[in-house]
Amino acid sequence: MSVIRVEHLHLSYERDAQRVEALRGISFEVDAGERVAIIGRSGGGKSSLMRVLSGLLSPSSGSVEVAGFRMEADRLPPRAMYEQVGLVFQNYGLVPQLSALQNVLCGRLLHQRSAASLLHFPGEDRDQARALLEELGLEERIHTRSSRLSGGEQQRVAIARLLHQNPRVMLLDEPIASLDVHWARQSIERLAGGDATTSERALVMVMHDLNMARQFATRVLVMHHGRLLFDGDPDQGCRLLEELESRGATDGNLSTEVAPDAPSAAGEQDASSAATPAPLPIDGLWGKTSFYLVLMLLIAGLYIWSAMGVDFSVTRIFGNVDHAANFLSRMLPPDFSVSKNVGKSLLETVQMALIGTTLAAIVSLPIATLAARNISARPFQVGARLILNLLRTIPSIIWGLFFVAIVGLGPFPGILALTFYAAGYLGKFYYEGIESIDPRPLQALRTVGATPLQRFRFGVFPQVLPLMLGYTLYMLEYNVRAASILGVVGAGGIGFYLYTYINNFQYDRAATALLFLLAVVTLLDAASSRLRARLSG
Ligand SMILES: Nc1ncnc2c1ncn2[C@@H]1O[C@H](COP(=O)(O)OP(=O)(O)OP(=O)(O)O)[C@@H](O)[C@H]1O
Repeated sequence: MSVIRVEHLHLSYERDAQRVEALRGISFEVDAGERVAIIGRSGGGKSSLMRVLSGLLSPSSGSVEVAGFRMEADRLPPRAMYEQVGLVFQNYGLVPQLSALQNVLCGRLLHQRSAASLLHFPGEDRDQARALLEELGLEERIHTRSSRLSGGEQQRVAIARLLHQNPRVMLLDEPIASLDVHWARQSIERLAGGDATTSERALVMVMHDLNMARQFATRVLVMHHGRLLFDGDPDQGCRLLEELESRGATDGNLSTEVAPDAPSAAGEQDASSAATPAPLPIDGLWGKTSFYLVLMLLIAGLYIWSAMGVDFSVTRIFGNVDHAANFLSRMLPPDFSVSKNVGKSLLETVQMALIGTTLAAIVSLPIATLAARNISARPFQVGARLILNLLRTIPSIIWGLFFVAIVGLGPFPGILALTFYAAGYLGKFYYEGIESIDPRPLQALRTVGATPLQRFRFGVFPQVLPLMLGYTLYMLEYNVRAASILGVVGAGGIGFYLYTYINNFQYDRAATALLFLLAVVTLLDAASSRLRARLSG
């Protein structure tokens, strides 16, 4: 019984405004119990085929059916398909910040429907995942972060995740490339589920090592330049590829061997040549001295124009050094008699910054999630970015005035002001962090049938958490300074004293307030850089 049916499959990519034909009229079927190796030279279309079979890419044309699910153009398959179909990625697709065990547990996300499963996995699942890791020789690495595992260990974790998922059709993109012969054999035998003649599982494996293909496959497909050249006996297929490699084959000398259902190559471009980018209009200028000279003159002109526009004058600074000395001398020595008042208000400033920053983090996280291009839909992105821009555009002091008008004087309006102002910045930092994460673990989570919320919890959040904590600590430090200004409009904190002392020309007292502030900012800076180092280590 066929579990995979592919007919006249074509797939093309858009690259640099050009079309790259990666698959050109592929047709084949795979029955339950078969172990099929896909072999071929680099760029032949093997990974592209796996992506279509696993539903990560939809076919440009042709028909593809896997485990009874039909792949539709421009539509992702239903999550339920991943009860039947699973994939081990060429790059493993592990979440680097999760342990080996957590990565394996992700294999059964499709079956975890409760909200509690976002926090912890059921005990039975944990036992099963642990047993799989032990079987694959990883008992010592169960709780090790996957980013700290060797390539071969990561590959075995990815295999254990697929085994935990336990689908009927297993798609494996170079599943044993980093394994020694012992673990390669163990893994393939375990994946196949015992005797190849009795197992109902179908294995489709991309393989570069022809010895492995001969050893483990019951059938071989040879792909070349997006076409299926051969489908049959492993030894014969491997010999054909060896011959191609020794000849340094081209499309021309292979045209007679093209599978009968492959469309004519006439009018089609070779995938590699089609992808050559068009030259930019300035390409010919790079490297020419005159070009760099003109560029530098233009940049210098831009700076001169800007400096003239803002009345920038170095002589005005150095010509009035005595004024600066006079100003500073009025601050010295600082008047520490005000330490008690200043210390109390400084504590209030820190409390305001702590609560304001925490609230800002809570408010901005969902907005940032909606704003991130890689995980959110376009209309949400536009709306969320607009909100964050608005929050950032209004200076903290205006937010302070606004909330003093609503809730009266004191630190409370200051906290609200910091929350709104900092949410605008944190939201931007967070969504930029989310956009910079590795997309491959998210794709892997898609192929275990994870919901968008599960993908966020297990794929996005662990990756972005160290960055987010770093930004939040930076914002806390910044907010201590911002909170010191809010006192000017009666919104609490040390700013009240700072403003009063300066207004009364009591610069020595203002100097005490500034020294206290400096001490707190320095302490926060030291603490946050230690924490950041621990998180990223
Ligand atoms: N995302 C993409 N965008 C544009 N072109 C792509 C993309 N992915 C693959 N291609 C192109 O499609 C063709 C087939 O690539 P594919 O990765 O499927 O080959 P492969 O046989 O798996 O190669 P390898 O053995 O090196 O992994 C190549 O020309 C490649 O450059």
